Parts: sequence; C-alpha cells; structure tokens
Amino acid sequence: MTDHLDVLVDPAPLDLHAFIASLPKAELHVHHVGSASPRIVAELAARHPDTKVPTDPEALVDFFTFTDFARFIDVYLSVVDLIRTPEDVRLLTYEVARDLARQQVRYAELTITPFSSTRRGIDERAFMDAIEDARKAAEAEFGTVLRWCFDIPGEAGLESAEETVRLATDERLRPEGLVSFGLGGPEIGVPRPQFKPYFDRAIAAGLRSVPHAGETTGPQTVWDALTHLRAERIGHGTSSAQDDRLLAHLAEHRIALEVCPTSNIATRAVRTLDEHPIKEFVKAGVLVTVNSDDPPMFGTDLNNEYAVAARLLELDERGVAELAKNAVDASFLDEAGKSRIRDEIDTYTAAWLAP
Ligand SMILES: O=C(O)c1cccc(C(=O)CC[C@H]2O[C@@H](n3cnc4c(=O)[nH]cnc43)[C@H](O)[C@@H]2O)c1
Ligand SMILES: [Zn+2]
Repeated sequence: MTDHLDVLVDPAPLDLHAFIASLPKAELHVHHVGSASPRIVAELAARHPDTKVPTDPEALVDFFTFTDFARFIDVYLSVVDLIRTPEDVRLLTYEVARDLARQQVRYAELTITPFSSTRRGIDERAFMDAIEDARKAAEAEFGTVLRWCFDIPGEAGLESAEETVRLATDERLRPEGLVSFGLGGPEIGVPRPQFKPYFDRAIAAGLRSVPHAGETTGPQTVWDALTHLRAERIGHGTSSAQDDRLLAHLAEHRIALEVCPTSNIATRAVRTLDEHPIKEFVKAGVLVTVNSDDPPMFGTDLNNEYAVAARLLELDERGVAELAKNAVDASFLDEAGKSRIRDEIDTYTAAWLAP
C-alpha cells in the first residue's frame, strides 16, 4: 500500500511532515473496517482463503481504486465479508489501534457498523466483548484511547436502523466505549429524515449525533441532518460550501465538520484537492477537523491528511497545531481528557519551535 500512499503524498515541506508525524492528534472520523491495512487484510484472508479480496499489496492498490462512491461501497462490503468471527473483530480493532498509535493518535472515535457483523452471523454479545477487549488492551499497551460511534448503514434500510439502535441502547449490550450514533453509506436515495425516530432513541440514551451528510449530495442533506437528526458534528459536510446560510449556521452553533480530503477525491465526491472547499469552511468560521475516513482504502493516513490540509490552508506548524486542537475541542472526550491532549500539543509545538 506504500506505493499508493507515495502517489498521493502531499508535497508539504519535509520538516512540516516531520512535525505532523510526531504531533499528538485526535481522529474523529475513521471507519473500523475501512481501516483494515494490507497487513490486517492479509491476516484475515489467511484465516478465510475463499475471499475475493486480493492479499498481494500491488493487487490491493488496484482493488482499492474506485470509479465512484457506489463502487467504493461494493469494495468496502467485500472487506466486511472477511470479518466472520469475534476473534476477527478483535484482531481488526486491536491492529487498527496499533496503526493509530504509530501516528501519535491519542484519541480516536472509531465508526463501527455492528449491523454488518450481526447480520452475517456474529453473536452480538461476542461482538461487543471483542471490541471492548481490544479497546482496553489498546489503551493499556499503546496509550491510545478509543471510543465508538455505531452507525446505521442507511442503504440497508430501516431494519438496519432498528438493529443498530437496539444494539446501541440495550443496557445489557451497550459497550462502555460507545459515545455516539451515526449514519453512513450512500446518501443518494437515502433521505436523512426517515432516521429521526432512531436518532431520537439514541440521543435519549445519551449518545451524541454524528451522521454523514453532504458527502455525495447537496447542502439540503446537511440541513436535514441538523434538523431531523440533531447532528452535533457532520461527517464530511462537503457540499455545505454551496450554501452561505448553512456555513453561517455551522459556525454560529460550533457544529464541526469532519473533513476527509483524500477520501473525497478517491470516491469522486470532489474532483481535485485544489477544488476542495476546506478553505471556504475556515473562511466562514466553521470548526474544521481533519480526518482519514478509510485510510488504507484511500492510500492515505491521518498524517498525510494533515499535510494535505496544511497545504490547502497554507498553514505552518502553529496552524497545524491549531487544527489538531480543533479535533480535540470537537471530540466527545471529557474536559480533563481534552485538556490533557491540548497541553500535550502545546508542549510539543513549543519544543519544536524553540530556537
Ligand atoms: O452490511 C451490509 O449488509 C450492508 C448492506 C447494504 C448496505 C450497506 C452499506 O451501505 C454499508 C456502508 C458502509 O460504509 C461505511 N463507510 C465507510 N466510509 C464511508 C464514507 O465515507 N461515507 C459513507 N459511509 C462510509 C459505513 O460506515 C457503512 O458501514 C451494508
Ligand atoms: Zn466516513
């Protein structure tokens, strides 16, 4: 996968890359299955050799090249098919945490689609135990704190919404690390308002609302996510740039956008990086966070996304550190946890810039 990353690596100055690589960071928009690295895919494929997912890194690069969003979902589901046992779930979660820790990610909210696993026959109790076991091990061994966002795969219909909200709110099942409730998959033909009753139940149970919206459809989808799903952050929100009133609303209410630049290019949601609206978001005063979405599938990682953002926003080290603090501010971490990571970012930046 390194080859793929080499192609996409952003031409930010080398010392800025080095600064970013060791900068303590928070990741707010990254998918569980979408984080399966070639190494993890190869290990899962060795367990389940009947897969159509190639294990050779060269072939994986081709397999992970998408013509559009629909093709991306097809490929995504073929990786989902590789996760068949609670031990697969544990391996994936633990190894994803290791990859995050290597990038100095101190805190990550990982989007998990439990419906995709339970409908494929993984026992729901065993699934929850597997993610929780991996979360605790990762925190103890790598120091990376993981939290979960359970998302509805919208295209799978209201049956998937019912199952997801049940798994998220049943006191006997709900995992300790669960903090939020999301909605993913394609947006076209999947109107957000129909999910209102499920989000109402999740919010009533104390979960925060973070649907994807405005990734592949226009700004009305973002309005729908705000109005009907009471979104506190928006996954992507790319098309918000087409509506000044929406930008002003996001800025005024401090509703952060989870921006994933390379993902938007890979799924053809945006034509080129230079056309990405991230600069317009910042100009409008919107709280922008930078994230990786499905990093190995898009040949990127969080550090590369920061380098991309630094170039598009013309940021130096201090600017990049502010961006990293945006993610901490917009996270669902408690105040003490936020303050610990903010202090770490400040200390690191001051030491880096000291003469
Ligand atoms: O699991 C199934 O059986 C199933 C059946 C029908 C549809 C689906 C999905 O739509 C799964 C979508 C899957 O995609 C994840 N994801 C990852 N990255 C993104 C993104 O950038 N935008 C939207 N969705 C994304 C999402 O978490 C779902 O798990 C599944
Ligand atoms: Zn996403």
